[in-house]
Amino acid sequence: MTPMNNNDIQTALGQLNKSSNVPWKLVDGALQKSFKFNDFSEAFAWMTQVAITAEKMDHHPEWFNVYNKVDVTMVTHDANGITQLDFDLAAKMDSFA
Ligand SMILES: C[C@H](O)[C@H](O)[C@H]1CNC2=NC(N)=NC(=O)C2=N1
Repeated sequence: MTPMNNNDIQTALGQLNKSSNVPWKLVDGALQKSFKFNDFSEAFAWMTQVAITAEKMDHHPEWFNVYNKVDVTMVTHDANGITQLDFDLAAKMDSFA
């Protein structure tokens, strides 16, 4: 899988962020977003949905959960950069939240 160039990343980021109130950001060459839920149960239910999708895609998030908050980092280590897979999974995460 080939990494996207910066131009394509900016375009895809704009597209992705059209449909969400909290924007994904480009931080240190990765997509990052912090998701907030009402409580741990809702956060973990969302993580479960994402985990099933991630497994199907064979593309997995780096994430850090404390109570109702999940900090997500998406990058494709295999490609040494951001790929379409990162944007695909990011869009799924938004749709489940
Ligand atoms: C061996 C396995 O297919 C690879 O390690 C896959 C799995 N999931 C992955 N997920 C993400 N986010 N980046 C990767 O580079 C990646 N590589």
